[in-house]
Amino acid sequence: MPETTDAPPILGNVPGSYALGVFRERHPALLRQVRDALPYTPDRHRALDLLEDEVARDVIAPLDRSAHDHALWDEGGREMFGRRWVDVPFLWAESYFYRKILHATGYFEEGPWRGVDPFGPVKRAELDGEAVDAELAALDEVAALPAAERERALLLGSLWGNRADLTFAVTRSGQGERVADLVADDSALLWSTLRGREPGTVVVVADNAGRELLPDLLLVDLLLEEGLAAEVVLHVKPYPYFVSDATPADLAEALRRLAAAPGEAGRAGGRLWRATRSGRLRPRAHDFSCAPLPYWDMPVDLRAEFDAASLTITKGDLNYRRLVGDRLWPPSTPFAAVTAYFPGPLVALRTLKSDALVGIDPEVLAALDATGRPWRTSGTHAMIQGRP
Ligand SMILES: O=P(O)(O)OC[C@@]1(O)O[C@H](CO)[C@@H](O)[C@@H]1O
Repeated sequence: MPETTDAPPILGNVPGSYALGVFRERHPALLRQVRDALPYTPDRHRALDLLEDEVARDVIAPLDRSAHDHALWDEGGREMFGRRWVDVPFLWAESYFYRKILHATGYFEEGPWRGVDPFGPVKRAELDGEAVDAELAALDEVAALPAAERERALLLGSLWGNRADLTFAVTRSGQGERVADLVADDSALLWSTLRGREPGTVVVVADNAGRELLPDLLLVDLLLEEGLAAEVVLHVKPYPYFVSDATPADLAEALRRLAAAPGEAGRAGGRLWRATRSGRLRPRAHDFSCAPLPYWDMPVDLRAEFDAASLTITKGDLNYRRLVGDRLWPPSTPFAAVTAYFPGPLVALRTLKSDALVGIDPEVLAALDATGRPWRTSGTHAMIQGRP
């Protein structure tokens, strides 16, 4: 755990805050979307009614006794049950909400809905869309760039891929113009860490499926092709989470989409397919990836894995929130100080979609605040932060 822990956790009960909007607007809209996405049977609709009611009454209830993991959530939720969703840590409350969606839709239960991803239809629509065709075709031009520019383009592709987050689409927020100037840019550290040693294992902790995972895979291909990594371990979520988070099934679909594409994208897809087969690209789906916990609470096996890696790259806003404990640190607190507990070199790629923020130069902060725009939460800005 970081030495300074007096930074308060982010809660949803602050009027006008981003987190409050998530509970009041995004979650009810998401429940409607889930209900309409698949031809759910009456039992599932009744379970969704109950969840909708719980959200509307704004009192957190324990997970149903029939849930296989209810004891685990009972333990973590002991101090949360009976309270308002907005009064408990945002990170815990959101994770619990997604766990409850899986319960309501029967994802873990006996019966026909077992293993059916409630967010599958929206993820599939995105992956099959024309926007993806265009993004994959653009790779032909990227491949023709000089090496340094190609590296930068693929890194930025993966970084900005994080804007394609289907939770944002639920309420059509986060569609603003992207601002090319990065709020922080430790990309030099990423390349020097990889080049400063024998190629080792790079761990990539992925975030969203589809339009984020595809450019992540292209970055992985670059690392393997250029000998910057001997192998890549790619963490995805063991089950559906936060609407568009990538699961093993989404990874398989993304690899199929890439491998079937024409041109450079298809060639990269073929290489990644073979790398998966030979074990140089190793998918992982650890339970901790869906835990409502900061990374400083990681279990020993993950700690050992990150410790042995030549570099860990985390993707996305939620992983960033977990890295900094989803707390309101003074924004100038160095990223290296807050993440000192993390075993091994670390780089976080993230578009800003929540209030968690560290490592910002005070002048940059003042200039951004002076714009009067919601730059911290609208996905218009991005950052690369790391520590050796
Ligand atoms: O990790 P991602 O996909 O970049 O972002 C997920 C995310 O935008 O969704 C939440 C809203 O439900 C935010 O609080 C959160 O950080």
